[in-house]
Amino acid sequence: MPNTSTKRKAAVLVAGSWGTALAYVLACNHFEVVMWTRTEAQAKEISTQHHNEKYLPNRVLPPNITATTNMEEALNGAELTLFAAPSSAMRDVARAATPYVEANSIVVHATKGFEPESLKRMSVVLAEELGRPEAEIAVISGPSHAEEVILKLPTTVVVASQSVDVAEKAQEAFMNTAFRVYTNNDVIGIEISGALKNIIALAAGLINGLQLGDNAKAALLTRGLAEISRLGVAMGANPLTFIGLAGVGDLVVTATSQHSRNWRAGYMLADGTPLAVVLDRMGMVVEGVKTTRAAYELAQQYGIEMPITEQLYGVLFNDQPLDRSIEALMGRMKTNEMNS
Ligand SMILES: NC(=O)C1=CN([C@@H]2O[C@H](COP(=O)(O)OP(=O)(O)OC[C@H]3O[C@@H](n4cnc5c(N)ncnc54)[C@H](O)[C@@H]3O)[C@@H](O)[C@H]2O)C=CC1
Ligand SMILES: O=C(CO)COP(=O)(O)O
Repeated sequence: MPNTSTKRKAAVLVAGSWGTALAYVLACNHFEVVMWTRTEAQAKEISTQHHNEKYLPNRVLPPNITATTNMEEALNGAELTLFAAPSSAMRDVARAATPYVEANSIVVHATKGFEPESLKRMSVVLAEELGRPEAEIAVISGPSHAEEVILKLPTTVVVASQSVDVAEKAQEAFMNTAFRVYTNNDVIGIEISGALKNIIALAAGLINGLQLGDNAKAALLTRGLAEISRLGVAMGANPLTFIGLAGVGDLVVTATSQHSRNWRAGYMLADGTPLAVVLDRMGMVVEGVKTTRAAYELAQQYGIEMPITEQLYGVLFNDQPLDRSIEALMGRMKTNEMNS
């Protein structure tokens, strides 16, 4: 059915905390936003009660955000389609959306992770499923906790696409005085920074939980950025991206904020709580866990040293004691800071 409304429409798939916060930004910019969600209960809660209590508690959503479980209804007539699913669900959500995404709709994703088995970046997954050139897909990333975006606290992010036109259209759609959007063309670098900083945020939570001090935390962030950049550059990223908003900016906000689910998961792990229990308690996506496995495998594929990722992998998946990991990191062979 053609959309006869003169209002600009955006579709947001799915209605987790980040999808909802970005839907709010678009709604503030006068879009008619229709979110797609799996459950009727959540669609009804958003459309009629204007809340999404599980994902953004105590926040009222404006009436120009509604939700549906019907993909066609969500996507019909949308000039912008935003994918904000967890990385493990992206392919399924994209596949369900594909028949209904408008040919001229700007496609943006906001997901920070890799596809678990294939280790593909999200824009690759979307291009494959939607049958669009990768160059026409955009990613939005940067230091941006949903809990602050929904309060209109000043936030700056980056939209990257190989197509300047797509990046600028997405920038125009999201930008407002509380939400500043820069463009960039380094999709690989932006996607890799956004995914890998979650590993370091998890480790930062562990360091805080273990009370290892500020020196250790600063070292973790700095050496973490070094290993993120090493893998990113090997995968084709521009090294300068890692000192930008999606690199150091997001690393700092995720590793130092109690809003971060990754930081909180690390903090809980520090007292010996098993990973499965931590994830169950969180009840929201903690991308850093699957990303640690993905980065560990990518580091092997590309022949890159990632000592922090390697130690976290041991802790998360091989029951390696935390003190052994600290010893292993502090006892590494002498090296030059610029080498590895
Ligand atoms: N929350 C935040 O502040 C930010 C999150 N992100 C990224 O956004 C992505 C989504 O995260 P959040 O919204 O925070 O997660 P969330 O845990 O708040 O919500 C996840 C949503 O995905 C839905 N979902 C899960 N599996 C699904 C499936 N198979 N099919 C359909 N829907 C499914 C859930 O029902 C829920 O609505 C992640 O990659 C995260 O790293 C990026 C920037 C900020
Ligand atoms: O990416 C984020 C902030 O930029 C959110 O991080 P968490 O998923 O750890 O909450």
